[in-house]
Amino acid sequence: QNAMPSAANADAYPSAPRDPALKPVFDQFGGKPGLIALMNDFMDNLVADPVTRPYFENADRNHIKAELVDQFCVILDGPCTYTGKDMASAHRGMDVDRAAFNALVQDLQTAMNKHDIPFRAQNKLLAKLAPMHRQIVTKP
Ligand code: HEM
Repeated sequence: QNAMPSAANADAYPSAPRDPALKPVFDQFGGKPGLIALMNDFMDNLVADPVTRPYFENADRNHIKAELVDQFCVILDGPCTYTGKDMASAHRGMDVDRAAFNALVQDLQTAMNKHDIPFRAQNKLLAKLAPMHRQIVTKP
């Protein structure tokens, strides 16, 4: 019978490679510094994207980035607290449609790829963001 690798024998064989997928998702994003770096590129993408630019060009982008870092940190089970608005209040009256929502998700994926976030970790985040369209998309 084959012994399953455990944390204990991983310590006994420190040179054995650890499967990166076994790291907590928050760590796969590089922890809080990783999220801060990710959000900088995400916001650059949102401003460069003609579909999302109109929403963000006159917004307080530094504030949004800081809130996103805390929100994603919480979503990824990191040691943070999100004190921003709920998603319905934050996006009320903005007339976000499905195309804008999808464009934002793509801009996030582009940023995650640039930061070499493993796909399985990316998908865990995206799966938690996807249902938020119910609070955010208000324009048919
Ligand atoms: C899953 C998708 C989304 C998430 C998780 C998200 C998250 C957030 C968060 C955390 C904030 C800050 C709330 C606060 O200030 O307390 C925010 C604000 C904002 N979001 Fe989103 N958002 C999403 C989709 C979108 C989309 C699709 C658009 C437009 C294309 C958008 C445009 C904005 C804008 C313009 C603000 C700033 C509002 C203000 O200045 O008060 N968001 N969002």
